Amino acid sequence: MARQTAHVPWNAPTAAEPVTATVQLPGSKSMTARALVLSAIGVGPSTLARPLRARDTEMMAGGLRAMGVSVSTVDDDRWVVRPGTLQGPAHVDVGQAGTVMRFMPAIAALAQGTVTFDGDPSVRQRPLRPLVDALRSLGVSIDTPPTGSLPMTIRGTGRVTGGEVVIDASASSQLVSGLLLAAPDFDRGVVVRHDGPPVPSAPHVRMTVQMLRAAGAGVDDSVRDLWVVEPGKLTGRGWTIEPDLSGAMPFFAAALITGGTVTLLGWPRSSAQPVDRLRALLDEMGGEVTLGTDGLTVRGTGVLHGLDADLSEVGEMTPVLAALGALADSPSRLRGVGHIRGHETDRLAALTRELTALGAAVAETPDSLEITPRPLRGGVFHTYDDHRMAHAGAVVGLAVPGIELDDVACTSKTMPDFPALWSAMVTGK
Ligand SMILES: O=C(O)C1=C[C@@H](OP(=O)(O)O)[C@@H](O)[C@H](O)C1
Ligand SMILES: C=C(OP(=O)(O)O)C(=O)O
Repeated sequence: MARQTAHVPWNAPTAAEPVTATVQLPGSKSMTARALVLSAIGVGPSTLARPLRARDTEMMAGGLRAMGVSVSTVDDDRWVVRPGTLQGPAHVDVGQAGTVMRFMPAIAALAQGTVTFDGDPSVRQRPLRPLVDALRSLGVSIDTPPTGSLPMTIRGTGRVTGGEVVIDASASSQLVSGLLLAAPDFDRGVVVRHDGPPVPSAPHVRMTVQMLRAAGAGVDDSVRDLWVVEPGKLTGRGWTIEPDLSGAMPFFAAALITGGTVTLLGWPRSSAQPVDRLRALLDEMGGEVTLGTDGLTVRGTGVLHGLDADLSEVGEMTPVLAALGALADSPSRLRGVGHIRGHETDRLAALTRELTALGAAVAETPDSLEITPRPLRGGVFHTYDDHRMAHAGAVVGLAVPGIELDDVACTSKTMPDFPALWSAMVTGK
């Protein structure tokens, strides 16, 4: 189903002085999604403290409800999941969420009855076939178009035998996570072997393994590209959702660009998200990242250098890093991110087009961007219905007057309050 909300043009605010702010940002999309799925197949109720309420996670909750799980989201700070017998007929609208499209099919296979899947037009273009083929090889009955993408119908029998499966997950780490998350409920668990070019977004697969273990699953990930999940009942539990590190990226970028300081409140001492990677990247660009009792702080030092880095592990950070690159004092090479051509939009093509239109020199290769900064001018920054393109446009707008996003409403995918939070940070009001 297409997005219901109207497109909202937005003038990106320009920072008149260094941005000094303390921000409270929404919970991690990735942790919220996993906590919902694991809670749905646990024994007994679970709670999610400080979950992300946004389009992607509402879609996940809606899909689970359709299959018979009770998900109460009335309290913003505490969602309650009560597992029920998974059953069809049910329909899962995945919206634009890769997580919903790839985490829910194996859950639907565990349901008794037919579960249909569809989403926004753009999600039909995103890679799904390796997961469909993997589930088929495990005996699940699935109808899709010849492309192996949405719309899809899964005829669940109430159980999945499980066992060994080979998958090429080079297009998206979510293809692996989607098999692992449901596997404790497969009769024989699962042994997943990846065969193909490297799996991107390794920290997200580690998060899957970590959260499965926290819920009581036996998981062996000691061999590269091989994951073993033992069958067994998961226990309901309380999940505490961390603030979203990728969602925090544009806010941290504001500190670097303006020579200011931005502190993200509520950051935990030990995190399931790739904060060390973030520290190394921002450090190379001239920033300073510190973890204190009040949270995670990024300080701009007044210089902004270009970045030459392999971002395959943190591909979703590319749009904001590209925006920083266009404003830096030296060229950037953002490498290893061919897979983000299959994100909400072809992000390499979209970034090239938009930053070039503003005056930067950007060259695209199949899996990288080469950005040579030049003086930028204002203009319309197209967002392609992609929240992270909107973040990139907002970041450029801090330094370049007259940037207008053609649509800021797409940020509702992961942060419905983005425009207000952003303006409050920039203006201090
Ligand atoms: O598992 C997850 O929660 C995610 C994995 C990554 O997907 P890809 O591996 O497709 O990049 C990431 O980009 C996405 O935003 C969230
Ligand atoms: C790639 C992303 O999302 P999805 O979960 O839809 O894959 C993203 O949020 O950058």
